[in-house]
Amino acid sequence: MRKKIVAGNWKMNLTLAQGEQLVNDIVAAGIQLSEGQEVVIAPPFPYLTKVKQLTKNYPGIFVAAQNCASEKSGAYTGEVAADMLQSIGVDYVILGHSERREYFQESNAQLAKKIDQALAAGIKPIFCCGEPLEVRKAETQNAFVAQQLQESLFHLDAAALKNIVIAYEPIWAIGTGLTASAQQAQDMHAFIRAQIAEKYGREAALGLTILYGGSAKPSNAPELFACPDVDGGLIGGASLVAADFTAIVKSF
Ligand SMILES: O=C(CO)COP(=O)(O)O
Repeated sequence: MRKKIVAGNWKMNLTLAQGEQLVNDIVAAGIQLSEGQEVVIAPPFPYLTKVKQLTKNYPGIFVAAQNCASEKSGAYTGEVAADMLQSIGVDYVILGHSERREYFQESNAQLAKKIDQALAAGIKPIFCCGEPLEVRKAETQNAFVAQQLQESLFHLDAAALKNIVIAYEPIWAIGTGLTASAQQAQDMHAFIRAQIAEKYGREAALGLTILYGGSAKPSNAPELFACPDVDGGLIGGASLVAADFTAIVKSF
């Protein structure tokens, strides 16, 4: 049985006090998680330690960073190494978010290095993939996503792949209010799983957690999560509102 995850990506939002309030409201909601279900909270770097501390007594709640460096250590001013994240108890790291790819020119090759750093540090990558609108319009989204997987993940061996979570985030659906339909999400998730099966075998593919991200909210989460290949969500805007985030978690 593969893990189901609802992850909240706060992006570059909230003060420390607001973040603390949000986490306190989420834990106070008393979410009941079943075996194999996880909640992941991804605050900005300066709040990771605090969020870890606030959630440490809640089994099933984990903490993620939103990025890490592609190098291990050294003269890289402003960067944060995976080993540093590990040393403060971070569990996951979001890598390859479309905003990192677009605004910080992160390439598939650079992301492969970040994936390696995270895995070497014992942190599980949540690897984001997904196509821009023009690719979707041209109906070439499968080839686009397949290339992202090949160039950033397919150098891994089967044992390493077990520590990867994939998040499919169609760029045209992020922060736009446009959600992929449940059918569009299911089709891409099934395609991603088939790509993994082809490379790593059926068992590896069946064990892989694949999240959907892009304007997920309480009203559409139940339908998205009901799709057989959708194993949860990576939530942006709605993760900043405790009531919305907990409602999405409850529709697991
Ligand atoms: O980018 C996302 C999560 O990483 C999705 O953002 P929204 O839920 O705000 O569309």
